[in-house]
Amino acid sequence: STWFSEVQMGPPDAILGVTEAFKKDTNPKKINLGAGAYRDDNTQPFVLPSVREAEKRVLSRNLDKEYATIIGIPEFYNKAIELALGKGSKRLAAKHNVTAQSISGTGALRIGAAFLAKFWKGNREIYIPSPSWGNHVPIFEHAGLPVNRYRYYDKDTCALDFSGLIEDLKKIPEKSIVLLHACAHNPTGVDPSLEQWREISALVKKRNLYPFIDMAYQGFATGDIDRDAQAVRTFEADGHDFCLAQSFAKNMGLYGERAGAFTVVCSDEEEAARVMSQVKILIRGLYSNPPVHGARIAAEILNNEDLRAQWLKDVKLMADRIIDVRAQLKNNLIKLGSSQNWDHIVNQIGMFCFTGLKPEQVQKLIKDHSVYLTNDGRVSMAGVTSKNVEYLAESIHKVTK
Ligand SMILES: Cc1ncc(COP(=O)(O)O)c(CN[C@](O)(C(=O)O)[C@@H](O)C(=O)O)c1O
Repeated sequence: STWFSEVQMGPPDAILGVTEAFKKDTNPKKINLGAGAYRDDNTQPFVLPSVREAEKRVLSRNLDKEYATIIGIPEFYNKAIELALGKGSKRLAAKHNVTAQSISGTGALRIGAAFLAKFWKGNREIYIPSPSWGNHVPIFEHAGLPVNRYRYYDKDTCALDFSGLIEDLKKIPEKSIVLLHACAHNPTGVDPSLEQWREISALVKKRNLYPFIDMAYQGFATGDIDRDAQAVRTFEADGHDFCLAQSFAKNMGLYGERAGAFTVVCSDEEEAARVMSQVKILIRGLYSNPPVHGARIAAEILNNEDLRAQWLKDVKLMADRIIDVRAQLKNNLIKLGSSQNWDHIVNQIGMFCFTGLKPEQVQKLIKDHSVYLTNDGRVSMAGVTSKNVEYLAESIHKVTK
């Protein structure tokens, strides 16, 4: 036997494996609705004009390639947290935040998982929505935090199971950690209303639960940066201490540049100093320090009014295309005489549509129609265009009528 003869063959990633299968398909009509990466109306990746211009300006400065600090580039991470909490944030003004650049959103979640696994003195479990982003489970379990669920989605209505969510939040043991998606919930595309967020925040406070907010789509849901940050800002206004993971993969299209930020909002500046010291020790042992290029581009945008204005236009353009193609898909299904109710396609928000398709219907879409999506019926709406929406509607109609 060899050193690793016991190592089992693991399954392909439920999300990224879809794209691998899509690439092997030779059908010219194939459609990739798997990974949550934006595509323009010609199914091409989209580098935002604001990002291209920012990159030009960064390169023109002939910067060196020295290490960043353990917590990254200040011009980036200071602006990242300000984008989330807003310029008027009292906790920012009081310096209660510990903010570090991270290796995109996944990295922010992983630093948070490592920190909580080491220092959390409450109930050592994190409760995540059912369903949630597939990668949330390994991120927290690899750090040694057991993962549990709270109800979130109502399969019958394809909408929020608000009463189930509230009931579960009332049952979760005190001092547990609760993971919340700030906007554009993945995979369901279903978000609480502002009123419902207020109720959730009050109950989390009353039940002495600890929020870990994951904001991977700020600006990408409604096209409005501030509107998409409402949940986070409600939690701040209600006085919670909490963790926040931010990703700039989608809203700046910096997927492969891995630009993100991790924040702990602490009780006071003194606690923040102690927490920061421990976060730095964890980062140093995980990957030492983050990549500089993506953060320099994001910093250029966030620190220059003209680029920031262009970026807000770019992110709104992406959000609007998704919202438009949602309506096109629904209308095409209606035109085909579908007997199903497809309202949820337009009521859901952000990158994803949770179609309600069953695994056997998904498998038919893949095998018979070369339409690729994850087995849970999640469709990345970014893969839908004005050119393929009719074929997609026909394919969905055929497997659902
Ligand atoms: C809720 C949520 N949180 C964090 C991330 C992390 O993203 P990143 O590390 O790239 O900043 C994603 C990305 N999820 C996907 O869009 C998706 O679900 O397809 C995809 O990028 C992925 O990695 O799975 C996400 O959907």
